[in-house]
Amino acid sequence: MSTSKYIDDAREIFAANGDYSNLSDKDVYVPSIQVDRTNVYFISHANNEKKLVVFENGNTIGDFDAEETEVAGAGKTLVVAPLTKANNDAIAKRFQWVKPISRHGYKYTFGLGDRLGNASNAHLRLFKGRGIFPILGQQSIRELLLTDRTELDVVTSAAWAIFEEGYTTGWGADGDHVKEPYEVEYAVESGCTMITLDATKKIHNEIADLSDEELDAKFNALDDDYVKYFNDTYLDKTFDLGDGAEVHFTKKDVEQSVLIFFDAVLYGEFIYHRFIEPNNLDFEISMDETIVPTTPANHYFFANELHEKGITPETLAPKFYGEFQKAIDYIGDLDRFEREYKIHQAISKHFGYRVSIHSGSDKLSVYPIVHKLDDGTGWHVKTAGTNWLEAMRVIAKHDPELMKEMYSYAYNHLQDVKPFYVFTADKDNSPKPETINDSNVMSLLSDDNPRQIIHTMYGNLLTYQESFRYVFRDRFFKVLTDHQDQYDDYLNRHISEHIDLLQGKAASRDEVRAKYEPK
Ligand SMILES: O=C(O)[C@@H](O)[C@H](O)[C@H](O)C(=O)CO
Repeated sequence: MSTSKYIDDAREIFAANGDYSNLSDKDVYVPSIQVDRTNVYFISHANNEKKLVVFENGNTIGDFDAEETEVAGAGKTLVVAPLTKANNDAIAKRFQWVKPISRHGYKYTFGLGDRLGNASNAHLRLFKGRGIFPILGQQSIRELLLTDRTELDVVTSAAWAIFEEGYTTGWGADGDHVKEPYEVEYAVESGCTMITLDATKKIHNEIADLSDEELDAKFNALDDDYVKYFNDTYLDKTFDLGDGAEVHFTKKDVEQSVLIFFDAVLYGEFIYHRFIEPNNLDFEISMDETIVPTTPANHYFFANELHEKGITPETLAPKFYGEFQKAIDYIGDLDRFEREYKIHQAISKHFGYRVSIHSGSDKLSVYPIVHKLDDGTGWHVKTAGTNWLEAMRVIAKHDPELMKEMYSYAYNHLQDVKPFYVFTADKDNSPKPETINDSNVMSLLSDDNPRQIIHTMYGNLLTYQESFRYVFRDRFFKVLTDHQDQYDDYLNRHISEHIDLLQGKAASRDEVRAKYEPK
């Protein structure tokens, strides 16, 4: 597109005085238009390519890394620029809402992990006006490792979607499941405003297997001052959480909580003072991927010990009773989940933070309970894989042959991902690749077993090469690019199922499935 056309666009936008309903250049992406005094900014979609267009005073425009520049007269200069990190930094100097901010004070926040870097626009169109703060940039170190992406890729692609959609009410970026100090520092340096510290390495699950005698001996082998402090503080104590909720500590509760979790408390304290406090970040502590469920006593102990150290996280992710496996609904007794979630929520409310629900993708049977129990304390829910699966739905619809090839690879190489994820799907309960055809390929996404196989094998599928060339990746992204509207629609429908239930706009999984599931 010539720069003179963009100059005409900018002048037409300025003259339109906010009514952009009938612009002559249909490549101008209207939600991205920003007018600041006599300066005009927007994203153009000309030739199926996204470019930043800036029409600004010539003496201020120099910080953009321009592909094309034209002096437009009357002191104005036009710049056409690529959607790079440097240009995002420059546009964010004009519009600070482009960069991520803290979740602090928001009651309802939702993690929208986008493993591909092309889902955020659809997410933002859905979240506009919903009253839920989007954590648009959310990838774990594991996801980055498996997809060959960087934290900067994640934060930058989300930040460009924010500008493109004109989403001015704030968003967050979560350095998710970071375990080591260097991983925390990497996430902070990449611009994350939230750190989810995965304390798994400091949570000593093996303690849960000790006999009462072994447990007691190990606890009493601690220094006398610790034994005295913990017994004086917790032993045979009942803590009132209000609204009839309480937590009681037996001898076993005290000894297990200390020996399983206190190391993680001290680690959380170190990370907090080293990274969180100095950078004013949102702090989440996750224990959702440990082996033992987090009992109410464990949770209260962890929260109280942090409280004693003057630390209040923004959110904390217990490991709930039951199973929150990837890409499928909750597995477990919902009545028991409800009883225990109520206590976990009461503990979080008591100490001034919110409960975080990880692996929130597809847990539709749980969300009516979360909504029902919400007393204004709020929640944080994390999703990621379910967005990847909606991309695979586009592939199944528009290139069933590619879908069959990707499923066959995932099916035959499932053992490669076992070190990274816990799931029950196995090949014996999944359709054999040779039985998949154009008429049943879409069913791979509705049957739990192949769904989990396709979900967990995302990294292997995106990076697999033969003869130094990607086998699936390039074809995969071309289909998505050619059918972005379809992808956006699938994402909108699928995440709507989650947030309608969480916000009480629907009462059951069946209701949202009937309303939103693609026919
Ligand atoms: O797959 C991952 O590593 C992440 O999506 C991680 O599980 C995340 O914390 C999550 O719970 C998303 O649902």
